Amino acid sequence: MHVESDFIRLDRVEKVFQVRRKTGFLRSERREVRAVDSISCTVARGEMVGYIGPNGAGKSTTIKMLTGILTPSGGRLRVAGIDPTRERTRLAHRIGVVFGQRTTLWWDLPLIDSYRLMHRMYRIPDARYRENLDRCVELLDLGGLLDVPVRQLSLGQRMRGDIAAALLHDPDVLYLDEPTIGLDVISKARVREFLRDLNAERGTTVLLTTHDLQDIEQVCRRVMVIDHGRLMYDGPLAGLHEAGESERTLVVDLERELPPVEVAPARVVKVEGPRQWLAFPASESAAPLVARIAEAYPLVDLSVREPDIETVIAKMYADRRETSVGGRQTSVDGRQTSVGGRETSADRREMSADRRKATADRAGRPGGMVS
Ligand SMILES: Nc1ncnc2c1ncn2[C@@H]1O[C@H](COP(=O)(O)OP(=O)(O)OP(=O)(O)O)[C@@H](O)[C@H]1O
Repeated sequence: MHVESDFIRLDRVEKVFQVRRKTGFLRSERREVRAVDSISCTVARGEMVGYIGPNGAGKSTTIKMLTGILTPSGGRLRVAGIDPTRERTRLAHRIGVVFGQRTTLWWDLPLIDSYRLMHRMYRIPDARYRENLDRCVELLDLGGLLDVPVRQLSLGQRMRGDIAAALLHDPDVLYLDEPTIGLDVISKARVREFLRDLNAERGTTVLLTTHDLQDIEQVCRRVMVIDHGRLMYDGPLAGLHEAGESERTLVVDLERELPPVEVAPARVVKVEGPRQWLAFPASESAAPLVARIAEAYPLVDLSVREPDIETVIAKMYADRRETSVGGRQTSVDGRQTSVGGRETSADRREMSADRRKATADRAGRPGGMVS
């Protein structure tokens, strides 16, 4: 039996593809692509985890192994206690999958016909099917679309239709691969809100891969970062800032135009009239800086801006590569190093609700660079 904290479990999972590359008119060479390289992690039941990384990092390959579409080349994998490779059909009743760039719906059929087919395919009891369908139709606003052929739906409508299709059989786990790709701001917001509600009401475990870091910020408390098939970071979103040694910005409005403010370790990066921008390490508390500025300068207003997470990740990759070049990088074996960190009430006031949750998680779960 699986335990709840081990709902999804990967032990040194690997996937190696053999590819042929043309090297001449009649010649080609075989090459190995290590898409997933010894990844170990667990996901607890009911967690919402973001799985992010640059193009070709190995995200989709991991998801495909978790669904049983691909067989791992090495390691051990369990989802709800099931081996996806050996019991793919049994697993299919426990999981829902949404690939943002591909639809599982029948292109020429009205949306409702796809759902009817799934009702039969998954042998969903009638009452349960009806209840799940009604709920999805209401929450995903599909009422006016059920009789429309899938090919006539907009991308956002089709995505909502796909999410409903993945949930008709009440899965315990939902994998979403780029669910908001190409959607407009309103459609994205709707999908994110739906996922939060689904998790709160049903306790569905969600694993989300995306290039849109807003998806992670608004949906997930935990994030795993993968690069070249290796797990680089596993922990709360807020910890990424520390791992990437990112900087926050203090924007101060003074009473009048003054020379650059001097409060170490912050440094002025921009001045516009009486407004000054000061960068300081994201791991530092803003409170003492604010107190010192207020004491020494005629302060009118101030705000703290969080760094852009995309930049944080890019910096983390750069740092990691430098470390690797220097020969100090150790092999990935699933061990985690805590990145720690301090926060004050002043910092917390500036955080969004999601960040607050993420930071709270940090106290209870080790998170950080996987070395
Ligand atoms: N069927 C395959 N045969 C050979 N190589 C593959 C196959 N599928 C994926 N790869 C390679 O494995 C690596 C990881 O690919 P994967 O699609 O998992 O990355 P990803 O993180 O999902 O990327 P993206 O964000 O671009 O979707 C890439 O180098 C890719 O070219």
